[in-house]
Amino acid sequence: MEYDTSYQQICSTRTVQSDKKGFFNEFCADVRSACGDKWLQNYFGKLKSNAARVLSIFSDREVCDPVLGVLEHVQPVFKAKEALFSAQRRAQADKYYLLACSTSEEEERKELLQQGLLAAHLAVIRAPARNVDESIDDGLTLALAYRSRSSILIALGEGEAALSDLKLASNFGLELKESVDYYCKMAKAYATMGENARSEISLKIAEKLAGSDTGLIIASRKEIANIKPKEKEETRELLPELTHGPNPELSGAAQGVKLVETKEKGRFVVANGGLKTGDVVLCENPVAACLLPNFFGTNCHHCFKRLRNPVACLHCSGVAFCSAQCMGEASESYHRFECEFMDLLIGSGMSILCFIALRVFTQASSLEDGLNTANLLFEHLCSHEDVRQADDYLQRSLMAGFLLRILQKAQYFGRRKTEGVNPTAVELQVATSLLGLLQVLQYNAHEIYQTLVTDDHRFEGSKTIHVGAGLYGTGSYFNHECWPSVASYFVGKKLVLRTTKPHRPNEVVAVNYGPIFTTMHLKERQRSLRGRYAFSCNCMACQENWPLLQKLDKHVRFWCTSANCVYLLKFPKDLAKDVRCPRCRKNVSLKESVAKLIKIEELYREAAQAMHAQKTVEAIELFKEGIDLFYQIAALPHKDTLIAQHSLLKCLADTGTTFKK
Ligand SMILES: C[S@@+](CC[C@H](N)C(=O)[O-])C[C@H]1O[C@@H](n2cnc3c(N)ncnc32)[C@H](O)[C@@H]1O
Repeated sequence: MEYDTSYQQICSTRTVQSDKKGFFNEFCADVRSACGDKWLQNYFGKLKSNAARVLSIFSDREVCDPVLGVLEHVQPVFKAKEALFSAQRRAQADKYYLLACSTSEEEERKELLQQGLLAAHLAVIRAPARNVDESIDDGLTLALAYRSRSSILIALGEGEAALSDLKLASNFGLELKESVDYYCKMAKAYATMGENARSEISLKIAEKLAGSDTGLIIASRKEIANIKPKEKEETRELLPELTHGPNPELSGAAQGVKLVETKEKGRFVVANGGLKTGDVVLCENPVAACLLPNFFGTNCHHCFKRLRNPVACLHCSGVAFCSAQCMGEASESYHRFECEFMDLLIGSGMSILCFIALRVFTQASSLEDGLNTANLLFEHLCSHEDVRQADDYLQRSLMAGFLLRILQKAQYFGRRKTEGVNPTAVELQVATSLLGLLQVLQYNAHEIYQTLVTDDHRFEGSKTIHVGAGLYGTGSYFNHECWPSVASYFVGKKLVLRTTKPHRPNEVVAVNYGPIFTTMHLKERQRSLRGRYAFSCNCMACQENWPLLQKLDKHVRFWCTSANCVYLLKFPKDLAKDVRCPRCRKNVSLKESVAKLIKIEELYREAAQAMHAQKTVEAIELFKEGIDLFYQIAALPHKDTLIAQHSLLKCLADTGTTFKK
């Protein structure tokens, strides 16, 4: 296989350092100029193992000075809490809330509440944990921020979120359980949820606590009488079941697929028995997944859900969570190590893949567990050591060294005997495994996306938004084709693969790595796949050089209808006459095939109408039927079927994670 090595090098570099800015680039350049070409090519480039490479950067005199010099300076850099700022935002939120309560204009009220809510979010995010800064609010800034936000949420009719904030206010130190105001708030929150019995019980408790001081109770009863419960937003997200149940050998995959291996294509997934269009072949949790830093302010750091009422990390203001549960899970696991280094990691300009490599360790239940997972991944997933250049190895080794230093400083290895950079034996093992992960991730990670839906229509104007990336154990075994045979979408962080065509036994079940034949010419696709994934694609679209979608006419190729013949015939000039098949030399009639094609086109039309009417499930069923029928009589490329398959992907993704702005 011929390689454009400089293009491959550019592609490879991007998988370590995604941002041109950031100090990691400079660090690499400094080390590179210190070590010189000769050492790099004749010594470092010839090292045979990752262990030897990481040992070299820490100990060989040609590089160790600049390496140790930079890593020595690694210090926590993160967005810290600020009680005063939080208290000021809370005061602002309270002001907006009071203004909203005093206006009779509905639009103005809503606008004021929204402004108040934004201020309250900031108050929550920036507030330190209880008693961290006792000079402000007696150390109760966080609890007070949650309490203020709960009032606004009640006024906006968001009872469930308000109850959660009230609970947090109490957890973080406010003595609410004896307070009349607390039970009145709860009563109102329940009322917005249509839970009248609970609302009444809360009022009764408030009455008991209030004794003869009934002012607040009377006002609350009045307010509650005017509350119209909000309709519960139905969740559209659907976790699909694996067709015919789980595969005992491939975790997360369905029975209907198996793993095979060839010399040219490595290991890849094929259909075991036959598969129908729409079958669920994979539904898998990531081994590790990370949110892109651009989404830290809008999505939950833990489950990636769009944030509505963020819950803050108790120590930093750099990330947010959708719930106390997500915050708790992250803080007990990876975030306790990453928290104080988040801005340093972002500032380094490193790619999302490097975040994932670090996460494999920070989320592990123990150091041994992290090492086991990382080593298993390196052993089992492809890393193309054959095409890697000395420069690439150096850059990745330096990144592994930097990530190791973060772990050292975050006390991942407990309290170290020295503050120095020089790694201990076990730390060297971790750096070695990190280097392995950085190689594996380059070829195996998946971008995680959500679908942005407009207020007007679920499909028209919808967009795919990449919010993060993840590494999937079984998902990594799917090979590429320039027109994939499955739709990939996400339910939260779960990767779901569903077929967009029927598969015969042993037919490849292929995903698409980016270059797609409908929008990219053959040469460009081949260059991109060689550069980014180190292989030459030989899929049908490449072999037959299928034209771009916009160049495709109504052309269709029918299968010869005589038994066991696999030859593709053009649309007949005269339907009344038989056609002679050059392969089996039989005269065959294509009348029935043409009649089926008319039926298929009708099914596609009905499916498109269902999409227009936003009836996703109905559209999916119609596309499935039409596409299955198409593959019985004809083969791609066929413009309407390509459009139908793309539309089916959009419908399936609509059952995954979607969000509105
Ligand atoms: C995500 S891995 C897929 C699993 C891989 N085949 C293995 O053995 O581990 C990506 C790598 O698979 C290989 N690959 C993927 N699609 C291919 C194809 N259509 N033909 C040849 N090799 C392919 C390339 O080496 C690519 O870098």
